[in-house]
Amino acid sequence: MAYENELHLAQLAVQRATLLTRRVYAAKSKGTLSKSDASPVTIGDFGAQALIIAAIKHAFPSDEVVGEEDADDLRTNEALRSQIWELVQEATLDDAEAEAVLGGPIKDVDGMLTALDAGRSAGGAKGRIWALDPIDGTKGFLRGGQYAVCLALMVDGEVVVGVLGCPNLPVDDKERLDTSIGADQTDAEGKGVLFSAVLGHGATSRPLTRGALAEGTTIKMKPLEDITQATFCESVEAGHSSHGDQAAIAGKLGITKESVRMDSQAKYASIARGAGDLYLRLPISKTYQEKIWDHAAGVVIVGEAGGTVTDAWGKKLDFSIGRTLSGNKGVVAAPKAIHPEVLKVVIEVLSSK
Ligand SMILES: Nc1ncnc2c1ncn2[C@@H]1O[C@H](COP(=O)(O)O)[C@@H](O)[C@H]1OP(=O)(O)O
Ligand SMILES: [Mg+2]
Ligand SMILES: [Mg+2]
Ligand SMILES: [Mg+2]
Repeated sequence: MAYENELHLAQLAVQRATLLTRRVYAAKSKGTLSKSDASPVTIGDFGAQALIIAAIKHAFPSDEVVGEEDADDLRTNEALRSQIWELVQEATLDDAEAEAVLGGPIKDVDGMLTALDAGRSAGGAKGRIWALDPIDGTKGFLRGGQYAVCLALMVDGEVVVGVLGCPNLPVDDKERLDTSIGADQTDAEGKGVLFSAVLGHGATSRPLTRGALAEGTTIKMKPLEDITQATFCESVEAGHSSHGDQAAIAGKLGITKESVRMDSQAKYASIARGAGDLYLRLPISKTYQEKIWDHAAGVVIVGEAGGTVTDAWGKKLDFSIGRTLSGNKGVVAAPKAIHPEVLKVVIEVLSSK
């Protein structure tokens, strides 16, 4: 299969990073800071980014990475830096072979800062570039909802590999859209799913483990004959997508079930495995540009599970422009057969505004 080594590296790197995020998740203090755009970032975000980029740079030294975070705050804040360094050192896979694929532990604090800062690529249409969101849905992470560790490889601007680690999704109860929030999520028992896809080669899911990869199974979107029976997913945060427009679209489609609100790319993962049918993300702001790391992995996973993902006007998401999807507005993800019907209504609702 194409990109077999890249896929394996990405799966193990994401799995190792979830050891760290889970540890932070269970801790009382998550070391939360506020970024310049007022969005939250935690010690988990920094630690996971450092671990994943170190692994990429070990295996593919000349690849670039577009990562959400950087080391600026750590360079000026010693307490924060040593707190994260401790976590990073503790996050090792139980399996020596798997750990060796990732290049083993990061050597020292400098190595951690260098890895974090290697996520500053400007992106673009040429060459091999990884898109990394070390914790997607930080607000979900903080409130005890869903979050995802997201990694994708783009080659010449096209997403060819996507991996999503979803520590709070149920392993077995595949049909259930898990939106529970709070205490029961901190019990990792029975939770934690690793999703992956390679362009042209299908999508799989497997339980997250602490060592070598578990065996994977193919995932497919749910066949949906009657659109009125659809379940649609949307963000928890009303500031991230328009709940009003999404409700109007669902109404026009004759959908009667209430929306399922979930943080992070766990929405893409959930519809890809047949828990839910549609993911609607209609823009709130005229100026917000979606980030490539918030979509790259999810889009290839849904595509390989039998879905179509476009923006709200039906354009393919263009990952080749830079760090943001500046050529697109919103996201509509649906099974291939019904995507045109959904898109028609999305455009009607947007055009009537
Ligand atoms: N105004 C906005 N519109 C759409 N997405 C946003 C907006 N502001 C932040 N985001 C991003 O939405 C993602 C989470 O989506 P969801 O709500 O579906 O879980 C986050 O990565 C978050 O970025 P950030 O990392 O800056 O918080
Ligand atoms: Mg994100
Ligand atoms: Mg993030
Ligand atoms: Mg963020």
